Amino acid sequence: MKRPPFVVLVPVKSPALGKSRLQVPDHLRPGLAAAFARDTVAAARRTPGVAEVVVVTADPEVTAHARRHGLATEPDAHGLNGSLVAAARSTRLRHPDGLPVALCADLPCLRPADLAAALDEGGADGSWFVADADGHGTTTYAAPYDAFAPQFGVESRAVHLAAGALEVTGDLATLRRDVDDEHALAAALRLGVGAFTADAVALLP
Ligand SMILES: Nc1nc2c(ncn2[C@@H]2O[C@H](COP(=O)(O)OP(=O)(O)OP(=O)(O)O)[C@@H](O)[C@H]2O)c(=O)[nH]1
Ligand SMILES: C[C@H](OP(=O)(O)O)C(=O)O
Repeated sequence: MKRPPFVVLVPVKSPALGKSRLQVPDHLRPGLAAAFARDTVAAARRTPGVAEVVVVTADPEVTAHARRHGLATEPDAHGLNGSLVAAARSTRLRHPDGLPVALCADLPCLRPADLAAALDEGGADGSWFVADADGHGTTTYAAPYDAFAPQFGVESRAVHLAAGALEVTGDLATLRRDVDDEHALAAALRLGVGAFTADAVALLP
């Protein structure tokens, strides 16, 4: 089946504010949050079928870093879901035949093969999502531009299901393993994290 170019939108909360539930020394948390995002973006960029990765953020340093590395960026003026919708609208101008895919930035063990498998299974015909490893949240949401309405937040798996999105099944372990706390970080380390996260974790006591 012919696939559209996938446009991956990665929302990145300011690392100074993000990953607040992760119990690590305060001065090391921003570095870990930034490393998770960099590993997530690096894996998405290497994924077959991904035409562009766009970082959606309000943080000037994240924006500058992303641009230095050749990534498109979109501002965050409307919070997580609203900014993703706005970013999809802008992206549509560059990729009118594309499919926007929102991908959380806290997937430090993401492997391109898992994202590619999800894109393959989800396809381009309707909205779909991938639940997180705990089964309550969502790591990935996609829909055609006119239907693109991510609802990340509390119990987002149930919310996406109730909205009629298809749940992509399959193991997809590295795409589901978001890292909110230290237990999740340990699980991600067992799966194998990317180089940025490995370096940041090496600084932990
Ligand atoms: N652009 C943008 N991204 C956000 C915002 N809130 C969360 N995110 C991103 O959305 C994804 C999922 O968010 P969470 O898992 O709650 O991450 P978090 O907000 O850093 O973590 P906590 O501080 O523990 O809630 C991560 O990629 C975050 O960076 C926001 O207001 N704007
Ligand atoms: C954004 C949210 O992530 P959590 O904070 O639950 O990991 C979700 O899963 O929709």
